[in-house]
Amino acid sequence: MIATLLIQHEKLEQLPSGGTLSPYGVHQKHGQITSQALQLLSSQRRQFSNTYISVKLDETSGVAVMKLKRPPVNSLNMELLTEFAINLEKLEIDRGCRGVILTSAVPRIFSAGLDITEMCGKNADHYGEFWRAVQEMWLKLYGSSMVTIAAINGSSPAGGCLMALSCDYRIIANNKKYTIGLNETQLGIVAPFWFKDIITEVIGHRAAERSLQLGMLYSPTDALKIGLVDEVVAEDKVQSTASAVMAQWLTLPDHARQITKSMMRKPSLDRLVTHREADITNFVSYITRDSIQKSLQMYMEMLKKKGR
Ligand SMILES: CCCCC/C=C\C/C=C\C=C\CC(=O)SCCNC(=O)CCNC(=O)[C@H](O)C(C)(C)COP(=O)(O)OP(=O)(O)OC[C@H]1O[C@@H](n2cnc3c(N)ncnc32)[C@H](O)[C@@H]1OP(=O)(O)O
Repeated sequence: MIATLLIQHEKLEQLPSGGTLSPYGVHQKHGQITSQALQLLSSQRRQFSNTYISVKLDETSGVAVMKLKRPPVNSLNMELLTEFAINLEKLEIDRGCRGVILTSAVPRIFSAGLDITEMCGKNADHYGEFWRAVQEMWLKLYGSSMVTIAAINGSSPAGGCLMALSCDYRIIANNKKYTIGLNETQLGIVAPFWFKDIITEVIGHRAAERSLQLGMLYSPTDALKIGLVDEVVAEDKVQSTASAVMAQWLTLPDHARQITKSMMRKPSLDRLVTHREADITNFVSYITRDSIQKSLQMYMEMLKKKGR
């Protein structure tokens, strides 16, 4: 028992931020074994935090709450994406964790999507690396065998919406100011094929086509109407509803649910895995076009003006 706890704890040791997904040994900390064991036995919660992500795992329920914490808008830069993939992988291999609630620590914002500054004025190598990190985040989240619930406590455009769409269930706060959707065309860019695939899977072909062409951002109630989210609840009920839904999902045997999830999601995952390098090459050649760089710069200027 103690040995198992130790291994789990060491799996969950905080990694330096910005690292890569590397195996972390279970034999590193012999000297601390006794105190760690005692600490673990007296506590049902484990927490770890990186620069832009915090995780709290409740060992009794087997549910982790993962929070994005990159003010002002949780835009997804390379470091956040990498931390996200590492933390999710850590939970994935932790036998004590069966479900993850994804939410934001930043008031009024779930995530503003990809950090546009990562896609502007940099070189091709940077864009390639950045896109690989975006793919990795998505492969880990969409491909997770755990139950994943998005507790959307703020606006969630573009890549933020993709994150939510990749979860098993979406609960959004009932606030007209919050919007959610894949608005890429409004930036003058095209949503990649796997963004398109996932929104089509969730809301159906007709709604996805309209939504993507117009780059639509929906209020919570409109998002519910088209099936982009599963539930709209009062702002102060988002987390408790997410916990209640999670508890329901966790009543099912993991094995049956996981194989079913994998059956449903495998074709889309395989499509990206098979075309991963081509997708990176495509992204780099697309994003380095002068016209695209100009569109993104203009969009950033518009955002900055609006903020003043
Ligand atoms: C044919 C082949 C095709 C291949 C195609 C392959 C790939 C295509 C590629 C890309 C796909 C991209 C997906 C994306 O995710 S792009 C990002 C889209 N995101 C958005 O449009 C959101 C923009 N932001 C907002 O709408 C608002 O900021 C928001 C509603 C989130 C919050 O509003 P609020 O009023 O609270 O805050 P602001 O004042 O607007 O912002 C504060 C601060 O943050 C900066 N900022 C906002 N969003 C981003 C962002 N996504 N990236 C970087 N920075 C962002 C904003 O500029 C302000 O900065 P400052 O003025 O304080 O310096």
